[in-house]
Amino acid sequence: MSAFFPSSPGGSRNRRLAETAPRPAAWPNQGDSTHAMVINQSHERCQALGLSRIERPDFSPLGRSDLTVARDRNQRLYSHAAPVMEMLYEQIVNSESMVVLTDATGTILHSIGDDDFLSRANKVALSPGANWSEAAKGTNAVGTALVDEVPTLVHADEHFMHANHFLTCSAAPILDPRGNILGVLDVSGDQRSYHQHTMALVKMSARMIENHWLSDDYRNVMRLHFHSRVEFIGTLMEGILAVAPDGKIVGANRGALEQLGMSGAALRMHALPSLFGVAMGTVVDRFRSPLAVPMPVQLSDGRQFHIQGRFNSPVWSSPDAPGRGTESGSGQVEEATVRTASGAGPSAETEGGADARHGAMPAVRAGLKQLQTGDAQVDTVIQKIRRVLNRDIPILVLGETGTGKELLARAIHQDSDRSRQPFVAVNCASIPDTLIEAELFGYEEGAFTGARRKGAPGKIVQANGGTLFLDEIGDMPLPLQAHLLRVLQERQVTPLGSNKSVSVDVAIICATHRNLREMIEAKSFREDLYYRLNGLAVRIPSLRERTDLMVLVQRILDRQTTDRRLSLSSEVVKLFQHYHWPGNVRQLFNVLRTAAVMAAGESVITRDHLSDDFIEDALQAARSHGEAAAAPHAGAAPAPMEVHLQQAQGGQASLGMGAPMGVGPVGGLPHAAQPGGHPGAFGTGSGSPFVHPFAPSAPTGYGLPGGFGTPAGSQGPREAPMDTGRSLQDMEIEAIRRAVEAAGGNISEASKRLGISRNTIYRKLRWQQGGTD
Ligand SMILES: Nc1ncnc2c1ncn2[C@@H]1O[C@H](COP(=O)(O)OP(=O)(O)OP(=O)(O)O)[C@@H](O)[C@H]1O
Repeated sequence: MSAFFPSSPGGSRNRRLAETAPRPAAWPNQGDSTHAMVINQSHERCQALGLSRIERPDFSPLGRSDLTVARDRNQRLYSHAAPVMEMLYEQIVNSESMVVLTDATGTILHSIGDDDFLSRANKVALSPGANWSEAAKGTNAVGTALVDEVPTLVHADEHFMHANHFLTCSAAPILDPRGNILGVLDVSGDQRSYHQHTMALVKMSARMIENHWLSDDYRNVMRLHFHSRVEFIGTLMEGILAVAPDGKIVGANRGALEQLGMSGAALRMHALPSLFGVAMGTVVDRFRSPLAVPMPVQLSDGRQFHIQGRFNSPVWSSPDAPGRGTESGSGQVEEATVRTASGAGPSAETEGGADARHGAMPAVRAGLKQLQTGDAQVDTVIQKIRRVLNRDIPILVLGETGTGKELLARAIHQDSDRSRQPFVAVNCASIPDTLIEAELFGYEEGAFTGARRKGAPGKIVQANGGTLFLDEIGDMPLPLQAHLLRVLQERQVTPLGSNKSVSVDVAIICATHRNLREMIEAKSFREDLYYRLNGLAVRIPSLRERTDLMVLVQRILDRQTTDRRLSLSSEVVKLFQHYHWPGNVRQLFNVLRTAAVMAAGESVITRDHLSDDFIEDALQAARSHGEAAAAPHAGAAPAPMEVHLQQAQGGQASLGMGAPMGVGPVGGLPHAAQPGGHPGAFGTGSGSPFVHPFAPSAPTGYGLPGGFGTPAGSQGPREAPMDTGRSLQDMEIEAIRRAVEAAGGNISEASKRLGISRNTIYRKLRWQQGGTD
């Protein structure tokens, strides 16, 4: 008996192996009794199935149309696997081998390999359409990995059938976040060119596919990336948990199960507090800022981990959106992985250009349509954007903080031809000046101290083929503006410390809350860059200008609970309508999210579910606008009033019962213009000018050359003086100051109340004090 199978109970069954030549020293898994056991058990199964070792390979692969059906059925798997397969192949090219992807039954869906090896493999039916389950081909890496559900190496004469002895195969099953097998990734090659690192490469690649799958499945919930060592977050070793809005763990990758030492089922019994001892709200608040550093947490058994939350800008679920886990197409994933020079590298964001090539199902997206909630100004913005979509015209999005500039940028990307390529967002305000350059343009290994040793490609290169969103462009330091302009003109990036340029093709969307024209006059923003970035400028109205407050409210509420439909009491409706919402939709979202949690089990949100400081502010706002409707005392039970909303696209809010509360029908007065609303004249028609005390520089807003939304270059009136005599920035800063004071100087508390990040507060206050941003 071969020493290779010490514990084999079936001595005669391994006779043939014993008869083979002695193993070379570099023989894989030499002396590994577990491996020997795996192979033995597989051979036993083959014997039990009555397979013959000298059986000719099954040359009856699926017919062309059956293969097409199998591929269609596994389109999503392929779309995630394709870029990873290409990257894996790049690692093994010219090594007489091939990369194989099978479905969960072992049927080969796709393969990439060296031509001459492919033709040898073809002779043993190692080609698309053939089934490599154990039952069909005896012991082999794919079939045995499917049975044992673990990565499996089958080398040379460990294959049951003689015909396959020339092969060395390393296969890893690909699992979905619930632990179901989706398929197998395999590298097969000539056994003489066996390399000990191949298995590790295959396992890592399978993990990459699993992680993409998980991020896609759970793109609308928060993902927690974690590891016991902080530096392992972001690597393939990290654990990833998908966490539902109520804190429940709904999915996990393999790294998570391994690190936590739990099964998927056990993990799904947990919520964030029971697992890591932290509340969902704490984690969400912390990781809203893209610069938030990982947070230390502890399991109940004392083991310590570091967690990092990632979530996409909330995407409104469309009535026609597919359910989670369906063949849903592209997801919005915040982080984009570096693509290889050939453009075929893995991208957490894309399902690969390959997807499009192979006729994937059209993706259902959360695009521009989802942002049309009945406000005429927003509709106009979206109509304008649609006209320039895919025309290579840079879009400049203006608007106060929290109005949804990034959400709009993502929607533009989703609706564009680039939607399957990365969307990469860079917030120029939240990255220290010294790092923006490296972050944007990338750097070579050793370009400067403190840089990651290996260098990094930079966000512009990461966005290649897709969309680069430069948020807070007004905060970009002047020297970098010149650098960016050069890149945009030449469409080439040269990483810091390198003398090689990389060609890039990116669609640019920029956003700012600043008045760029004023900045140009003050020589703090380059005019040439301004015109380069401003192909079309659009301004998203502040929440207090919008007529669709109640539609937004209901949409946000609908996302907070699944077991009941939440609505607002009439008293809360009034408070909301009179409030000035300095933090815009972000603040509304935060207020409602907290209220939904406070209203646990109830279906009407009353004043009792709102925080005291918000009520105070809102009442003050109502009083200062002479609103007699100052709410009754909190103790008095308010009459609940359902806010019924037309579900139709763009439907306006209508109140189901009770007196009008300032939410008018289409074309009616916007909420803020109702009695008791903010004073000011509003135009509700497309593009009508409006005057509003909070508008930055209405009607030409934000220094646009010709009124808001007017493309650059057209002549328009210069900015009209504001009727309050104060700039938007002054008012914004005053609101922030008040909030900081009210919070006793606690910036975190103030940021929560305002619904803006701590960074934004620091930045704005610094700016006010004459800092340099
Ligand atoms: N129309 C909308 N519908 C739903 N949610 C929205 C909408 N607009 C904004 N939000 C939500 O408000 C929050 C802020 O949005 P976003 O980050 O896009 O704003 P922003 O203008 O880019 O903010 P900042 O200027 O601070 O970067 C996000 O949680 C976003 O989902």
